[in-house]
Amino acid sequence: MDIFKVLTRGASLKKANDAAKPADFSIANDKSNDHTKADEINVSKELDFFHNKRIMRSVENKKKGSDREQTMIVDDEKETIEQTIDMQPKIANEEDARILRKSYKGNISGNDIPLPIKSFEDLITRFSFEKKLLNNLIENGFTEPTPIQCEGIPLALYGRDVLACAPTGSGKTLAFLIPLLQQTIDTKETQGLKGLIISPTKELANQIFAEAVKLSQKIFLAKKRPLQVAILSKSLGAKLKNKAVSNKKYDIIVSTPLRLIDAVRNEALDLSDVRHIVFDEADKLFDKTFVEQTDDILNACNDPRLRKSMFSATIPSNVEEIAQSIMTDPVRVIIGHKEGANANIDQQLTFCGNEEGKLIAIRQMVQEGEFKPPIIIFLESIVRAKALYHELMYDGLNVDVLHAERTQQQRNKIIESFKSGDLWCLICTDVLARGIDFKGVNLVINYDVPTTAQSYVHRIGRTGRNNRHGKAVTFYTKLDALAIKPIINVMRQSGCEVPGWMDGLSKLSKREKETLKKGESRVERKPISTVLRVDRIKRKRKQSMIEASKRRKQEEK
Ligand SMILES: Nc1ncnc2c1ncn2[C@@H]1O[C@H](COP(=O)(O)OP(=O)(O)OP(=O)(O)O)[C@@H](O)[C@H]1O
Repeated sequence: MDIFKVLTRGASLKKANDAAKPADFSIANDKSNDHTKADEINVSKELDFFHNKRIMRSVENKKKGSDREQTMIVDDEKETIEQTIDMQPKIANEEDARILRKSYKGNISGNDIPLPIKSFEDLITRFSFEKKLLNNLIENGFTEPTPIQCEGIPLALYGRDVLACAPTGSGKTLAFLIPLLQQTIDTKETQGLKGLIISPTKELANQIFAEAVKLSQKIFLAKKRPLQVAILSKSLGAKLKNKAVSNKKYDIIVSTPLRLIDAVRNEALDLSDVRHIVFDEADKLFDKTFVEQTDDILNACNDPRLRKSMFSATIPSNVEEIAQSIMTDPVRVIIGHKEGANANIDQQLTFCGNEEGKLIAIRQMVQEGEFKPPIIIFLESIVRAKALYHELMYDGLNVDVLHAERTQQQRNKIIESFKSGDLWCLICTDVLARGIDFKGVNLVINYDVPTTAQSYVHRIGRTGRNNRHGKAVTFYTKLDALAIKPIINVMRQSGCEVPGWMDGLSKLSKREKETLKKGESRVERKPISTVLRVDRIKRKRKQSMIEASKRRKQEEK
């Protein structure tokens, strides 16, 4: 497979341009489905992050940039005298770096590793960083970098390939977005696609796109052209194909693999100028579901300077092998335990005896006030997700269900209502297990035990994000004796209390490891319901009568 082909080393860092940047700006974005129109965003206020500073000079002490003196001119209408402000980077040497890395359990390996940053201001002192990008960070409340950002941003700015594994909710998105935006600004070419971000799901692609839009406001490239970010939606794909939109219009595109490949095959997009490619949820993109598509994408990006970044909360060793083989002199960044669960999540296991026991457990949680919204419940299949939805809806709970059979419009609407607090409990399949950043989810319930430790880490990672506390409860029955073992190990590794009697239970034999590796631990489960068959029929009849009455009322209106 071509994926194992080693491509040439990534792009070199260039200085930011000092082109005059007008006060007003607009960014045209082609958003997915419900946002198909190009949007104009006008921002009038600019945060004066650098007041009083006229010129900042810093000598980059690091090996790679030690011979460069960097100068950045900052507007200050009142002052006419140029001042030199000596801003020392907070991390000035290997000892500082060692102490910082120890504080966040950072394990960084590779050749010639650059120093981390300790604050976003270090980006100014060490790199010719775009002032407006920094302002956008501050304006959006990002004042201090998270550990993965401390490491990932300078690495990428030095043009290194990066393989990064950091806990769920720890800020990986900005760790790859910030340098990608900066390097797009640095690229001298005025037109053409320079950056690609690949995500396994549309929901996650939408979310990354929204972050990229926030951070790219007021940023102009050469000839006062605003930096253009787009999500490759169905409609944008069609417009590119019919040449209604130029394929040179966008600087950065966020896409799912298949949609991007379609656009390349239709000659709607040319990836030959792409200089940076980011694989978010890299282990998913390099597993058997996506690996061929990912390979096709890499083959279409044939600029020898292509820089590659891979990010995930879980990077199993087989994926790491592939990653190492396609990257050039990568730096490997591990924050905390590799593949460990986020330490802010209180993890629990609940034995439910059998399938009926799971429903009873949920109802008990409701009665005892432990069912505190917002809640996400994960199930292993669409059929089961739908069945649980009907059960809980019948119980009068504020629930909805999201899975691959729902239309994109329905999916977007459900996500919006969950984000806004209108919807309290979201039932879903693994389609929402990765990357989605719902703020303040209180509780994640694994109604069905996930089949891999990785899936478990991502699912429960929908709570406990951005240093908040969260809770995850995993239901299991006798049938889950094997699947529960890797989960017990994750729990123990992340410092959660595991009853002593589970120690023996968690040991995996060689054969069991093989079964799990092949994904053969899935079990046959009884359908979800605590209701007798005769009652179920009555209930179904009642439900269809209610729906018919609703339809009639709607028609009368
Ligand atoms: N420097 C920062 N300061 C404050 N908040 C931040 C910072 N960086 C990221 N965040 C916030 O932290 C939350 C989690 O970030 P993000 O979605 O990037 O996590 P992640 O590591 O990609 O998680 P996952 O593995 O689940 O994809 C987001 O709400 C994001 O806005």
